[in-house]
This record gives sequence, C-alpha cells and structure tokens, in this order.
Amino acid sequence: MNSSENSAATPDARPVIVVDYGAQYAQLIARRVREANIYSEIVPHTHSTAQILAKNPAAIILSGGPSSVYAEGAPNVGADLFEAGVPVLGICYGFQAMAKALGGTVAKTGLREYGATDATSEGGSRSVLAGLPEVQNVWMSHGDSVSEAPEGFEVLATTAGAPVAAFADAERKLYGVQWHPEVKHSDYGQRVIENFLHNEAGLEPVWTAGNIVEEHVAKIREQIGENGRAICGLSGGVDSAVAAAIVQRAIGDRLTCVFVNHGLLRQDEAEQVERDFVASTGAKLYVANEQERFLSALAGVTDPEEKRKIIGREFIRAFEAAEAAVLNDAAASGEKVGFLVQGTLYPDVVESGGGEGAANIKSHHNVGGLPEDLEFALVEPLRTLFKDEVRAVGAELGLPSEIVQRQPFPGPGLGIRIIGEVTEERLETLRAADAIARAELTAAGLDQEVWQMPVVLLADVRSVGVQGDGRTYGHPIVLRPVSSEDAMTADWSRLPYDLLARISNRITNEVDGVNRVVLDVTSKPPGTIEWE
Ligand SMILES: Nc1ncnc2c1ncn2[C@@H]1O[C@H](COP(=O)(O)OP(=O)(O)OP(=O)(O)O)[C@@H](O)[C@H]1O
Ligand SMILES: O=c1[nH]c(=O)c2[nH+]cn([C@@H]3O[C@H](COP(=O)(O)O)[C@@H](O)[C@H]3O)c2[nH]1
Ligand SMILES: NC(=O)CC[C@H](N)C(=O)O
Ligand SMILES: [Mg+2]
Repeated sequence: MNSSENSAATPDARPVIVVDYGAQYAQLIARRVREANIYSEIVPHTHSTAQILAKNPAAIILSGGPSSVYAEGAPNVGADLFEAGVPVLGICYGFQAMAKALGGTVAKTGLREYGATDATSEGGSRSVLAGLPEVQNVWMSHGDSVSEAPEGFEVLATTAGAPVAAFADAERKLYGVQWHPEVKHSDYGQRVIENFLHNEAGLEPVWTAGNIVEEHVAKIREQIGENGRAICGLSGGVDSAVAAAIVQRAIGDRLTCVFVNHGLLRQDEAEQVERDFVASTGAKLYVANEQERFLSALAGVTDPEEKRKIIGREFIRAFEAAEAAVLNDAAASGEKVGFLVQGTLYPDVVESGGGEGAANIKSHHNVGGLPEDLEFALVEPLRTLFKDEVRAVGAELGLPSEIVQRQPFPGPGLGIRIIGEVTEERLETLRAADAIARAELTAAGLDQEVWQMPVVLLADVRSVGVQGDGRTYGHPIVLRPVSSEDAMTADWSRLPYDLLARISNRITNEVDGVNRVVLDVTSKPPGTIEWE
C-alpha cells in the first residue's frame, strides 16, 4: 500500500479473498494484493463456496498447498465457485485444484521443479502475462503438474517440468499459474498479480493510506455519534498513536487518551510517553497509575497464558476506572460513553486465534486476553492492517517519525519478558538490563535495522559464574534482536559482535544478579518474537 494521493476516491469495500490451502505463502499473497492497492482477506480452504461468496469478493485467489489434488482427502475447490462470475486466479495447488475441478488433468509427472525455473510464453493473448518477457524467471515448488488444460482454456506458458505452466479462460475470467508470483524470487510476480487484479478483474487500485483514513473517520463518526465520547488506550507505541490520531480526526476533543502505567514498563517510559505524545499531537492525556493493581494480580503466576489473561483483564478494569474518572460528567449529562479505542492490528487478531481457521498461538492482551464481561464497545480502526501499513497511515496523518518508526513494545510489557513470577525486584533487574541493551543499540545506530529487541530475564534459571574472584549464582539475560516486515515472521538479527560484547559486558558488570548474557538465534517460526 502506498501513502497516497488519490484520496478522493472511495475504497472498494469488496475484498479479494485468498483461499488458504495450507500454503506457506497465504499471508504473502494477501500482502501482495494490498501492495497493488486492493484490500484482501484470507480464509481457510474449509470455507464452503457459499461462505466465500457471502464475503462478496471482488476476486478470488486460490493459494498453493502441500497436498496433491488426486490424493484421497485432498482439499477440493467446488466447481460452483467458478460459476459465480467472480474472477479467480489459482496459484500452484490452487491452479491444479482449479484444473481438476473444471475437467482438466493433473498428474504426478515425476518432473519436480523446486526453485528458479524459466517459463516460456509466446504469442497468444498473453493475458495475466501481458507486458512480460517471453522467457521469464519464475520460482517453482511442485511435483504435480497440469498435463491437460480444461476445455475453454488457453495455455499461456510452459516450463521444462510443466507442459501447462499457466492458463486462462478470458471469457469466464479464470486464470492460473503453476509458479509462485507472490515470492520476490519470481522476477515478474507482482506484475502477474497486478495484471490479474487491475487488467483482467478490472479492480481499481484505490485501497490507499489516504482512503483508509477517510473511510475510518466516517465509520467512527457514525459509531460514536454526534455527542459520544471515547477513551483510547494509549501506550506510546505506533498502533495506539495512529488509532488515536484517526479517532481524534473523527471526534476531536471528545476523545481522551488513557495511558496505563501498569508497573511493567521500561525505564523512563512513562515520562517519555507523557512528554512526547502530548507534544506531537495535542491530545488530551490521562495517566492511570495502576502499578499496584497489576502487580498484586500477577503475584504467584508463572503460566504465560494466565499472565496474559490477567493483564488483559486488569487493563480493562483500569480503563473502566479511568473512564469513571474522566467521563463521569459526560455520562451524567446524557452523552454517549462506553467506547474504547485500541490499536489492535491484524497479526494480534490472527495470533489470538481470531483469524478464521487460525490456531491460538498466544492471547494478545487486547484481543484474546479481553475479559468476558467487557462492557466497552471497541473502536479498532487498524484491525485489518499489518504494521507497515499502519506506519504508512501514520505518516499520512502527519505523525512524527519518532512515533511512526518506533519499535514495537507489547502491551503486557516486561510481564511477559520475565520467565517465571513477576516481582518488583525482578522487574528492576530486567529494566536495568533492558535500558543498557537499548542504549547500546541506539548508540550503534541500529534502531531502524532491528525490528525490535526483547530483553528477557530467565528468572527461574540460575547458573554459576565467577565475578571479582568470587563465585556467583545468578540469572541469565537473553537478547532477542529480530528483523521482520510485519511480526508474522521474523529472523534473528545478525548484530555486530563488538556491539553484542559491549552489551554483555555492561549488563554483567552493571546489573546485580545477572552473570550471563545469551543471544537467541531462532527465527519465527519456530520461535515467536516474545518468549511468552
Ligand atoms: N500502557 C498502556 N496503556 C494504555 N493502553 C495500552 C498500553 N499498552 C497497550 N495498550 C493498548 O493495547 C493496544 C495494543 O498494544 P500494542 O503494543 O500491540 O500496540 P502499540 O503499543 O500501540 O504499538 P506497538 O505494537 O508499536 O507497541 C495498544 O494499541 C493500546 O490501545
Ligand atoms: O500489544 C501486544 N500485546 C500482546 O499481548 C503481545 N504479544 C506479543 N506482542 C507483540 O506482537 C509481535 C509478535 O510477537 P510474537 O511473535 O511474540 O507473537 C511482537 O512485536 C510482540 O512484541 C504483543 N503486543
Ligand atoms: N506448492 C504447491 O502448491 C505444491 C502443490 C502440489 N503439492 C505439488 O507438489 O505440485
Ligand atoms: Mg506497544
């Protein structure tokens, strides 16, 4: 998505639906569609044709997947999906499933293609390959092939291992490619996707940062009403700052931001949020000092999910208390209250098991960690966006780059970075170590290279050390620097050794009770970014 000019047009609310056949790349397909300035959502292949069509899709993309279409129990696509008049693009497994459903032939050819391959296409209508060279480098990952295209289809390309590597039926607006246009290794992949969306399906590229802001401002005005008032949970992070700015644009000073100091913050964080946020936005800010509430609720708790649920619940209790403190008069005078703005993003929803068909990986405090007796009506303008999209929206709203480019910090804060029970003493230890690591990363000029760097205290692990000629029996600190595009996947950052050495030296010298610093070299998956 671009931060864009043509904000006058209204966005096409109809999504492009990506049907996920268990692909490694379903998320990536949705992102590429969004990069083409068209809104996209993912659904699992267990959705029936009726469920898919109920979403009123502007187009449909069938993803790749690990199965073979001819195997018993393989996920199928109903032939009725192709009769709805909605343009469809099949990719890899999706392409094969489409061929089979429409009467073509798919077989195990024994010709496996993994990685870079040349696809050749000559003459004909070109269709989704319009404007591409006749021989292009595409990225493949298949062992099955379409050997005969269904009736009515034109073969658009071939490769050494795939006699039918791409096909099209322009009349019915049905298309398929054996390769993966969504991965960057396919040289013209994005062009194939854009040809499909813009030229063949005829969709306007109007899903832009400017339009998202306009659409949400209008929706929020309607939801909150003429005389409604709202509070916004503000953390100092990007998401809540952008959410607050959108809502402020919609209802002005009928919005009050509430910053909860839950005692799980990093060093100097509370002061910094109070200072910077108000200075750059002029928003009304109420600071709720709730350290006691959270720490006593967390006493004795070690299970990560339990911690998250407790923190999610206490956040809501803190918001209720704050609302009573700041909006009591408004409620008494008959104004509408009870709206809570949160900076919830798409990945928070997916990881909390709220993405359709997704597993519950961990309960994000603002989604899966919400209590059942929640009485607020939630206002979540960023709920369908990825982080980089939120940053584009923030820039569009004119927020300063210190806020827009800020590294993420989870709402449950240091509470999920102490492995073991959360106590005041452990928080102090972790705060000191974290402050050193952050200061050194900043001094090395690497804040923008690194997505975020959780610093974790293994409070229940001890190891033997030697410091000042004496034996120590202390705790390890874990550094978890990662690079990422949207927090859904991540890789560990290759920080320079001398920087790591400086951080390690300073932490073991300056922080009492810590005698060892270790580096987490796990990507996501399999590890998540946070340890709990
Ligand atoms: N200390 C806090 N006080 C009030 N609200 C909070 C606090 N921490 C988190 N929240 C709420 O929970 C939401 C989700 O937190 P999350 O950390 O994902 O977002 P963020 O802090 O706004 O941005 P970032 O992900 O960049 O840290 C926030 O957008 C905000 O509404
Ligand atoms: O506001 C939040 N509430 C939460 O409960 C939460 N849990 C993880 N995170 C942040 O989400 C991103 C992905 O983290 P994980 O790989 O650990 O799931 C990373 O950026 C994490 O810091 C949270 N943010
Ligand atoms: N990546 C895919 O979608 C693979 C599809 C199918 N399993 C094959 O091997 O051809
Ligand atoms: Mg945060």
